Amino acid sequence: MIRCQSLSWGAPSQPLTSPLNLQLDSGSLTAIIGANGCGKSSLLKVIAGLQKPLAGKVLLGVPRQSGLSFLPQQQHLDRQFPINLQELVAAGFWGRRLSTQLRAQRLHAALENWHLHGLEQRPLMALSGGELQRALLARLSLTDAPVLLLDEPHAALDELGQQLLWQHIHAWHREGRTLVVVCHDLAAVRQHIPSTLLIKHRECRLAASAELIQQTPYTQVA
Ligand SMILES: Nc1ncnc2c1ncn2[C@@H]1O[C@H](COP(=O)(O)OP(=O)(O)OP(=O)(O)O)[C@@H](O)[C@H]1O
Repeated sequence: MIRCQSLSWGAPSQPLTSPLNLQLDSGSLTAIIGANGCGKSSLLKVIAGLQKPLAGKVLLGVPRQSGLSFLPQQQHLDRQFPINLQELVAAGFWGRRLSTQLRAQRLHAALENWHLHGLEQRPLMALSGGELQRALLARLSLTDAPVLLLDEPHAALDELGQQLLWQHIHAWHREGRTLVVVCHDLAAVRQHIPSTLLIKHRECRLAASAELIQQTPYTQVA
């Protein structure tokens, strides 16, 4: 489903790691972990087609436009943009032909699933960090894309929000979607995500999460 062949990424002439060869099967759930600045988000952007690789290729088993959804870190979002929460979430329907009734039903369900009722008309700039994060996740949930790339989806979420997040990640996985999740919460990765790509000392290693993240303090691994 996602294959990286001799992939290099980073700033021009400054690849962040050795060339990466990686195959993530359809329906797999994989974390990417590593220290700040090692290249996790950039790798997701290269897979998403938002950033050009320096060398090598990414092959996807789905069309990039319709088959892949990317959850960016929320600091990349323009909070001054004059839309409200409901309009942000409904952007998950972009490019899809659905009846007005089905849209309304699915939007209602997404708002409910992410505990966003009552906030529909709130402008983006008036949302808390956790509310905005749940809205971005609700938008993602409306896309129905078979490949989901999530960049630090747990950021800004409180305990309840994190429970919701992991419930949804497991549900998407059970539906057969392919997920790649950048995450700094190594305990959660070990608990919830079966395999992990560790980027460390400019090398990448894919292994079972329980093998890579064995001991406390978990942060030693990265
Ligand atoms: N547009 C850019 N131009 C130049 N350098 C960049 C650009 N974007 C990212 N970088 C650099 O590339 C490196 C990797 O960045 P990236 O955002 O992928 O790291 P990360 O592993 O996701 O880090 P974090 O855990 O802090 O989110 C960093 O040193 C960063 O400063």
